[in-house]
Amino acid sequence: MFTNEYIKRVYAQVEQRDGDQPEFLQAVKEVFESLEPVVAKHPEYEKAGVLERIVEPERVVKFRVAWTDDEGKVQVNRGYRVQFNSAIGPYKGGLRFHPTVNEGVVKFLGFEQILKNSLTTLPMGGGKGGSDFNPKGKSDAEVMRFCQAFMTELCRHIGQFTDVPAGDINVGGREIGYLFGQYKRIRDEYSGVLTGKGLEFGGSLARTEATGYGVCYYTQEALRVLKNDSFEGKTVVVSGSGNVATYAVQKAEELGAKVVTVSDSNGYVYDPNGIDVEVVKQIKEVERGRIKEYAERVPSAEYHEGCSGVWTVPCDIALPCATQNEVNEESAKALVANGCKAVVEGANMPSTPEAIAVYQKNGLLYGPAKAANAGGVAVSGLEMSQNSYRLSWSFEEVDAKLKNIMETIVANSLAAAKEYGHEGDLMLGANAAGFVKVANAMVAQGVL
Ligand SMILES: NC(=O)C1=CN([C@@H]2O[C@H](COP(=O)(O)OP(=O)(O)OC[C@H]3O[C@@H](n4cnc5c(N)ncnc54)[C@H](O)[C@@H]3O)[C@@H](O)[C@H]2O)C=CC1
Ligand SMILES: O=C(O)CCC(=O)C(=O)O
Repeated sequence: MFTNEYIKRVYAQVEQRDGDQPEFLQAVKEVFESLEPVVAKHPEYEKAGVLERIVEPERVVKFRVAWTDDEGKVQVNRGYRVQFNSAIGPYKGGLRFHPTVNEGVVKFLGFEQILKNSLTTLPMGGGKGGSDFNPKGKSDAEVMRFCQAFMTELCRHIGQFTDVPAGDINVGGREIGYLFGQYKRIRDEYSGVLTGKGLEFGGSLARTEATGYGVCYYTQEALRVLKNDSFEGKTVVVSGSGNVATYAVQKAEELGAKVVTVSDSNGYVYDPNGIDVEVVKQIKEVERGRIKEYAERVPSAEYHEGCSGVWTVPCDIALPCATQNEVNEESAKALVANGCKAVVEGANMPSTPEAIAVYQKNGLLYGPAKAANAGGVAVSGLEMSQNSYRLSWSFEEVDAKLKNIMETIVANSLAAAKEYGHEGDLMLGANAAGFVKVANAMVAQGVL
């Protein structure tokens, strides 16, 4: 698996300590595989114990979240915040509310976030948090009481200069509003402690669109540089129908592609005429409904049970934008068999290692999550800047900065890939480029 002795030794230690956290092990293994040539070229990283330290969060906070439901019954959930690495800036990363959230999931997301945030070129460390709370079927008042209870504990661990959370799965504008309100009430402080805020209270224009748009800016640039190609005239499959998926559909269509699928955890919609993004927004953002309803409203569309069917639809480009490990080996083979030439990840770690091996073996353009979906946290970083300046930039200004950041990520990834002897490898390049900046900062700051 690994040839470098230092990497082998540290990975064995991670396996021994965190063997019960499969998603975290998966994320660490993928990064370590890319780091072989980097560590070989930089013996100072071993001397400073950088790998041992980077896989160990600086702090993990785990807490009880007790709240009362609409029937007056007491409910108890678990809350988490992993403050993973602050070498290049305050901890930064989203909060996820989903029944599958546990310490290992939050740690995988936090670990990815360290390198992703480094790639943005902005000064942000890595963190992530969340809860096993399931907002599905909960009333608005229940969601508010949950968010208030969650923030009542979290507020003592975060701050604009220490740790700045944002949204992730099931944490959007509504939840960030409730969380921000409770932070302000308890701490009596009006600061940029969260990003993804409403535009009336310190949010940035284009943060809602940023991750999905960023995925498309990244794809467009990688296609241009590596394949002399673009979105124009391409058939695209997208999974998910949440924040990332919706704005990836919108931008891909603006760039001349036809997007033919969206999905949720129950099934997927196939629309040969091209997904009507306004219908998706109405169902998911306004009505908080199921994607099945799309096919009830748009006559050209078909609904199919089972979300993995998305990967059997013929396409040129696939954008997985739902959740981790949603593309397995079988799905990857189906994509290849049906003519797919590029997979670019909107979700965090949506491809299993076996799926990635299929992309690589078949010469697909593969854009890894930590690079391709970095647009969300990049605009969060721009929201922090605007909050500090006490001003707001226009949509066009933020969008232009986002596009520039995504193009820079492609360029920096390709430069690192070349430097470490793997020309054209966007995955190795992203891991190497993201890591080196953090590792150098860790070496410079001493053993912490
Ligand atoms: N919101 C953001 O700014 C960023 C989000 N991400 C990642 O993007 C992914 C999606 O996040 P958001 O769009 O923010 O969440 P969201 O809560 O807005 O949407 C999630 C979507 O995925 C669907 N979904 C969940 N499990 C699924 C499954 N097993 N199969 C198919 N669909 C499923 C849900 O139905 C929903 O449509 C996650 O992996 C998240 O970590 C990454 C970078 C930034
Ligand atoms: O905007 C942020 O701070 C975090 C976004 C996020 O959670 C992610 O990049 O996965």
